Amino acid sequence: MNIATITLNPAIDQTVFVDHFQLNTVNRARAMQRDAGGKGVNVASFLADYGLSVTATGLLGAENPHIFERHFAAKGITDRFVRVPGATRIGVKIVDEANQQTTDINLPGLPPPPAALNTLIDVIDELAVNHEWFVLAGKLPPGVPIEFIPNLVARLRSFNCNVALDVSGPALIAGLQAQPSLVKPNLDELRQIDLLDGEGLEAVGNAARRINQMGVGLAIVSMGAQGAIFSDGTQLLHAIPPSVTVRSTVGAGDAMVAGTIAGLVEGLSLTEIARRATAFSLAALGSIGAHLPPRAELIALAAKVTVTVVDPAVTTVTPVDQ
Ligand SMILES: Nc1ncnc2c1ncn2[C@@H]1O[C@H](COP(=O)(O)OP(=O)(O)OP(=O)(O)O)[C@@H](O)[C@H]1O
Ligand SMILES: O=P(O)(O)OC[C@@]1(O)O[C@H](CO)[C@@H](O)[C@@H]1O
Repeated sequence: MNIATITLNPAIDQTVFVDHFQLNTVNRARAMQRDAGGKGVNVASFLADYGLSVTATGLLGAENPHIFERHFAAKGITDRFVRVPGATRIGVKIVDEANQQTTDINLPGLPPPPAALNTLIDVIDELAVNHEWFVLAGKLPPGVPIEFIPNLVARLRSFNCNVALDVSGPALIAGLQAQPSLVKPNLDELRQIDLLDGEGLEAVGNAARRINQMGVGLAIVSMGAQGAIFSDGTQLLHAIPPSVTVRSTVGAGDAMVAGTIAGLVEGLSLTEIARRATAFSLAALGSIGAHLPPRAELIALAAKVTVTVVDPAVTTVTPVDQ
């Protein structure tokens, strides 16, 4: 099973460690670290650490690709990124471990030349021949129209590829119309697109079901420390994480997408997928940069996840194809 991730707007994550970080004052940082990042790059990293065969593509600035190239080589990820003029953006991540708070400052990124997008489509078409899963994740770069997302999802679906879509705002609204196999919005992202009516698990469950009814096989709504809802149109489950010490929340959602795909590829039940995906997220919370611990540790984390049925009533059945 080959998996490809598409990151149109990767980022070099510059994590600055500032205990007791405060606005409007001088903060003294303890240390700084840079990691190759961006949502699809992170998903690729988690999947590769898990032992799966992964190709990463997207658009990468030709001026500073080395941190990515080293990262891909170290993890055994096949690099099919299209190089574009300029430097890949930095994402500033202020990690306050004393208060267990993470503050993200994401820059807009590079506007790609139109020819680069055409080259990227060619690369993706080529990968579609022998990659069963595609993950399309993260913000669009400036100048790339929203329609790029639904068009790409529809193209990959027409090649019978499974598509996991993790985007937000208008790109998510448009992308849902193309019926990806899997989406993973968080609560804010659901609110932004008016899919969340009210508070509480029932409202989240209803939103997830509505996404299934749009033709999306698996809807996951992540809710930070409250865990995540997994809905496949038949079952509606709540995966509740244990209480853990958080180093950084960066990439927790990406890890959930990776863990879900790992579970789907292995043919696990939805309950076990929910456990596995949450275990990946818990591992991500304990690490700076997208890295997984050995499998035994992941299995131990998965055993600490509680999965409950939110509502057993069946409304729509939309099979998750693999
Ligand atoms: N403080 C926490 N304690 C326990 N588990 C957490 C915590 N924060 C996140 N998680 C786990 O990680 C999963 C994904 O987190 P979250 O909902 O924050 O994703 P996200 O908003 O997509 O994150 P990001 O965009 O930063 O990757 C949650 O569903 C939960 O299982
Ligand atoms: O600006 P986007 O594409 O929405 O998010 C980018 C980003 O915050 O997402 C990853 C964490 O999920 C980071 O590695 C990266 O900096």
